[in-house]
Amino acid sequence: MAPEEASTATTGGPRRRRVLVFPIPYQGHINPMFQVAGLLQDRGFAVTVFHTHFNAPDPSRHPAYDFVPVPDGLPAGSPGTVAATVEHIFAINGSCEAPFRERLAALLEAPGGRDEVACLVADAHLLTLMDVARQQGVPTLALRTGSAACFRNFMATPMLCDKGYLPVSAESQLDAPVRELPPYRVRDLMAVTSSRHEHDLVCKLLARAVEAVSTSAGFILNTFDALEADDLAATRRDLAGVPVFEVGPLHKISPASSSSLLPQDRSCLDWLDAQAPASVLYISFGSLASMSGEDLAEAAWGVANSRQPFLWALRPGLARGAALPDGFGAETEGRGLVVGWAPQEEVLAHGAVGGFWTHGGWNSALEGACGGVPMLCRPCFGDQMGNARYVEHVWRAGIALDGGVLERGAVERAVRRLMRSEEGEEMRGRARELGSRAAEAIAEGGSSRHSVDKLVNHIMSLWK
Ligand SMILES: O=c1ccn([C@@H]2O[C@H](COP(=O)(O)OP(=O)(O)O[C@H]3O[C@H](CO)[C@@H](O)[C@H](O)[C@H]3O)[C@@H](O)[C@H]2O)c(=O)[nH]1
Repeated sequence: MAPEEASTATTGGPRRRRVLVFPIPYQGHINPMFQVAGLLQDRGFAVTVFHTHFNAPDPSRHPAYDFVPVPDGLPAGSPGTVAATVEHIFAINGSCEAPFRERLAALLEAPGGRDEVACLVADAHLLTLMDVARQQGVPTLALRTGSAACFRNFMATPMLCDKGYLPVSAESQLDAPVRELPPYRVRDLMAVTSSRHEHDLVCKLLARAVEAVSTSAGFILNTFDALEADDLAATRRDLAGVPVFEVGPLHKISPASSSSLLPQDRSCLDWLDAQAPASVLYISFGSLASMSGEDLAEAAWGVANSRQPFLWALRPGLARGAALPDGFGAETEGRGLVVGWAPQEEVLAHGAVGGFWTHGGWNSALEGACGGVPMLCRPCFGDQMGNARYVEHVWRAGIALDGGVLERGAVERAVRRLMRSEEGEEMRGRARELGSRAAEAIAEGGSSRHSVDKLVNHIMSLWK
């Protein structure tokens, strides 16, 4: 069946086709899920968003979708540590299982409900909820919001444990190369943790995500062929039988805007309008990462001492209550702006932004690359170390500031190198090249457009 073709029900009338989506409720996961929903809606699907109460999206910002809240019984506030985040993900799966089962059954049993529903697209961290959908006859597709390289790291983790790379028992192991997953070093792996307990939790999380993908009818990735050709080929080989759809960069290809959980301070765009081209360092550490008060002070003084204009999206809670150091505002007056939360995609696409200091979340890395902006990466946890490694060593479009405590002199030198050196200019050139490759991927006839067509055809084939 052609993707755009309306099907006809046995009653003779046109039958509406519907996809269900269920994001895991973190900003870096909600945005790509809404972008996938927007792509599918654009291709004729009605969309129902199942969501937790925790970090619930605002339905009034997406009037075209139906929303089904699923009680989760979880307290408000972000989990602060790796172990707490993983336990939070397990808790979401557990507490949403019964209410999701009930609400999905109600939707399927409503008049025409079962006829309409083609599939559930769920975050790959929601295995329990995907099982619930499959038990009710709804095929599932898994969305992974990280890179293809990161998912290879997920799949390889049991083998890396068998080979003795993990768990790490001595600091000296961290810089050893992982021969089976170049260019990673041990410190770049997902399951490098600070305790045996955390190691076991992370290994369980990764194994569940791999199971969610390998038992699904399809796998959606926010990446594009020219960016990760080898990792995508290896993922396809290792996942034999599960179709893989690389449809990114989603923030560029999807007609849907992202779904910001925090109010964005748009005044920073006016401030950027008044700055010289490629002069501003944009700083943001995403929605989940945290840093100590000491690191925040070192970061601030490093930026101040570099004398580079900057825009800092300093999320409330980033440094658990610690504020910018005294004297920082006076020292940087006239060349810096601090906001709580920025319209990041627009900021990174703004001509005044010449560099991006990021924690290396995958959305940020993609948004930086698409904006043609070189990056300074200070990874905190999870996939961020691997992303920083790729930015520096594979894309050669940035500098990784990883390992150890942050030190103001190192920050100052890295900012100067990124923003005002010949080497930084070369990184900017390579970032712009990546931006051009991304633009080709999403253009008519491009690899990601083609992947979207295949995804739509595949979902239509699941629609009975
Ligand atoms: O001031 C800001 C800061 C961020 N963002 C947006 O928030 C998202 C942040 O996503 P990301 O950069 O991926 O970071 P996290 O929020 O930390 O995302 C989590 O999810 C990602 C995708 O799975 C992982 O790569 C990260 O490691 C994980 O922490 C991006 O779309 C940004 O555009 C804003 O809109 N305004």
